[in-house]
Amino acid sequence: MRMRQNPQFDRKNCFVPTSEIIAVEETELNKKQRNIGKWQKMAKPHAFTVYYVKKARNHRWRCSDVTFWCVDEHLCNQWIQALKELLEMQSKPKQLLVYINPYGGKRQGKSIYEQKVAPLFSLASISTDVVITEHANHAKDNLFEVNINKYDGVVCVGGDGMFSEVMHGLIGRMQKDSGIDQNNPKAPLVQCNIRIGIIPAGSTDCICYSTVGISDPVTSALHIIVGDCQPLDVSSVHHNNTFLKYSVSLLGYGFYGDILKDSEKKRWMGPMRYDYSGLKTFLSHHYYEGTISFQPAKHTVGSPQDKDSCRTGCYICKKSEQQLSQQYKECGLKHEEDEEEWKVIKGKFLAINAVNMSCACPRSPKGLSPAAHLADGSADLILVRKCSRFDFLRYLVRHTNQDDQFDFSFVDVYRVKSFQFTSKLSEDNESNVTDIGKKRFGQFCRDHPACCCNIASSTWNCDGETLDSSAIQVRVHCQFVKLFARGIEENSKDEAAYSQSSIEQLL
Ligand SMILES: Nc1ncnc2c1ncn2[C@@H]1O[C@H](COP(=O)(O)OP(=O)(O)OP(=O)(O)O)[C@@H](O)[C@H]1O
Ligand SMILES: CCCCCCCCCCCCC/C=C/[C@@H](O)[C@H](CO)NC(=O)CCCCC
Ligand SMILES: [Ca+2]
Repeated sequence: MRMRQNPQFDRKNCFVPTSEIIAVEETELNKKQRNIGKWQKMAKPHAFTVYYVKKARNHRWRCSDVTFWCVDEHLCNQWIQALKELLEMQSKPKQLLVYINPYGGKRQGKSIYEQKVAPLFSLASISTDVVITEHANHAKDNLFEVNINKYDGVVCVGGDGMFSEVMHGLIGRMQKDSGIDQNNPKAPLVQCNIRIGIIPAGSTDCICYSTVGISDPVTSALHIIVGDCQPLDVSSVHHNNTFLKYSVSLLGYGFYGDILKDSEKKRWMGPMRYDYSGLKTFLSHHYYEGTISFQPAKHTVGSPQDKDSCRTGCYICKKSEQQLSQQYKECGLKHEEDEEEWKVIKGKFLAINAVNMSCACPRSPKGLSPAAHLADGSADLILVRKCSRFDFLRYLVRHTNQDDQFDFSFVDVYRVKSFQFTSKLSEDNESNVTDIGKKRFGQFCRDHPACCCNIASSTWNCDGETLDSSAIQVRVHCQFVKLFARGIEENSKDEAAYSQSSIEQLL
């Protein structure tokens, strides 16, 4: 058996982990091909082509191929058969349900899918049912109706909002089928084992970037094809006994809530709306008063100020999950989380951000909390207190360079497993103190965005969607959903070359 490599692959040997093979196909040789180099000496050559993942710079993946030639037809067929059986044994998806948001990001979802993703799915013999959404919540509602057991995964083509829709559909469906009431904040939720794939075509694409390392449709399609699996923590958000939403990336009050609220009116601007509303919100410099109470995440050995970040096969995520299941086994349902220590902080905040992952995105490649973990059962709670505009700008700029964004006297960060927030306004209302003047003042400042005073309340930004209540209770659910991803690889190029299970070994 001889090997002819793709011309772009100039190394002598080609090592490919079998888990990263996309497809194996018999190759029809045309006359021209038969006359290339050594192969022309073969009487009647037979060949097969292996399509595999080629790792490029910055976590980008591409599809490459290598063709194997031989004179013996039987041997050639044996190889094809053996490799196909090997592929069958892996947990690669065969049937996918795809939702495309044609209006996300730069409105290119449909063409991205048709031109870059569908041909790869077809090469990998994946069958798809494709739904192009016609309105918001189309995907979510549809997930309550479809025969979900038919699929090995659900793919969303769009941004973080589209992912959120699909996740809500899947989690909601699981709870409905199991008779679990999502409105009960303490309900033992049923995990969702069907994997979700994200083809990035949105404005921020933070979930894709933070779980894959790049926002690139071909790379994400290949992670789906090879059947990667990355668990993700999910926060449930309640207002008293009413379920509001789930969150996997950012729950932000103040700065990011105000950006979102303003930017929703400017959807026609596409991804630029965030720059416009970001500048406007920065200039308005509003701060908000309230009380935040939280339970520190004692089960995890990591800290938000660690130098190392969460990477593929993360030790901290594994250890934290083990620790939590151990705790659960020991205490079972009797485990009363409410009795554990709550820390209470009152203050004036420019921003309150709770992140379940780093929230890295093209705008901020290290994210809001660079050492946050994808699957450790905790969120990083970042409190940015009232400070000068200049200091807040210094804080924001550090999201884009190597300096530590938590190294400011006005910024505190905690790793938590649950938290609650009440704005001063709702606290006052609850204690029946009506301060009409304050409410009017709030209104006045909303109308004059250039003034830097406190207004009554902001809005929560929950993965890019606004929440209706400012008073919320949040609980992190460890590894609650699964993605077709593997986390960010340490050094993807080198790892590919030294895998134990490689075609080279087979040969
Ligand atoms: N056909 C549709 N028409 C209008 N809205 C839709 C449609 N399909 C989905 N949506 C809604 O559009 C919202 C935003 O979509 P999406 O997340 O794909 O793009 P984005 O907001 O530009 O990106 P990002 O969330 O990354 O900032 C989603 O919350 C989804 O509910
Ligand atoms: C002077 C330069 C300063 C630059 C500072 C840049 C800091 C950028 C941090 C970006 C953090 C994104 C967090 C992710 C939030 C998503 O769940 C959400 C939905 O897609 N996107 C936004 O809310 C959109 C949020 C848009 C923020 C601009
Ligand atoms: Ca986490």
